[in-house]
Amino acid sequence: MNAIEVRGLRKTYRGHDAVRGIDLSVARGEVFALLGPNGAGKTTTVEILEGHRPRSGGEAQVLGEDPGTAGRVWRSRIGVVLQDADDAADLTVTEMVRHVAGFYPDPRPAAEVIDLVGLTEKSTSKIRALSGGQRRRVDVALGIVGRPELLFLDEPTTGFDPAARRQFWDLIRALATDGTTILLTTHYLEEAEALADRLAVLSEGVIVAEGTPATLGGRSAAGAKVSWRDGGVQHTEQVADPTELLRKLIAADTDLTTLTITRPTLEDTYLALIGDHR
Ligand SMILES: Nc1ncnc2c1ncn2[C@@H]1O[C@H](COP(=O)(O)OP(=O)(O)OP(=O)(O)O)[C@@H](O)[C@H]1O
Repeated sequence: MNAIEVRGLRKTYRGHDAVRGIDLSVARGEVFALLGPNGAGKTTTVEILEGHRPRSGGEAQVLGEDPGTAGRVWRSRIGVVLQDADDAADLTVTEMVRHVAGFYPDPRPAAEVIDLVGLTEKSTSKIRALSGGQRRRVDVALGIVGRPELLFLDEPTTGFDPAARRQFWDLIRALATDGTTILLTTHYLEEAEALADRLAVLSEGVIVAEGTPATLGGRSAAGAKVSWRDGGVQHTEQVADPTELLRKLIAADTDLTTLTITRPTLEDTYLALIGDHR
């Protein structure tokens, strides 16, 4: 059974169709990323699946239950990092993590979780004294303290410095290796590429593309752009496979000192997909 199974999911806010009939399957142990511009419906979708918002239509199964009606035992099996977490600012990091750990049957030790998110040095600091990125790390700690089978991460690394982001990626990979299923939303395409087994692009409440980071939107079939400068003239050719062209250039004794071969990045593909659907 899949960790998440969604058919025809819809959400309407006072006449505005925010999610317009999406289908989504996330296998157990998979890291799945939802991409899409501001207002595309990512948070709405994730919060419905977390059981935090009612849906207007469609079917949803999360860990085998309907998130709209599932109870406490189900809730203890999922971990949530909300986009706008409202931290209890007067507690210290350790107090907060211990407090939330108390809601779960088999929590990770607070010190271990704090270490995993790189906040050991701040463990006795009050949350209100932390920087934005450090608070976000507390949010991540609270999401994983209950050893969730399924972890929802809504823009988890907003405000992280580059080193903290890399450390977070290592943490997510370690959780995934341990079998945790992860549904992630992010605006960082390199984050999706680094972490996701599969991803989907949402635009105006519908999924406009789905695939692996390598194949999304026909990326792997998009071919390569081969450029070189020879005798003061710049050449650029778009080819499906550069092998033949390179053979020809070498046979013709072409100066290939400046040769570059580029393929569309995930960001190029994403922007093309979004552009096509706006
Ligand atoms: N509580 C609400 N009441 C009314 N409209 C809402 C509410 N929450 C979201 N919306 C609207 O629904 C649409 C989708 O919003 P949502 O927050 O799901 O987008 P998102 O893809 O998560 O965007 P972002 O990348 O900015 O976080 C937007 O047009 C938003 O204005």
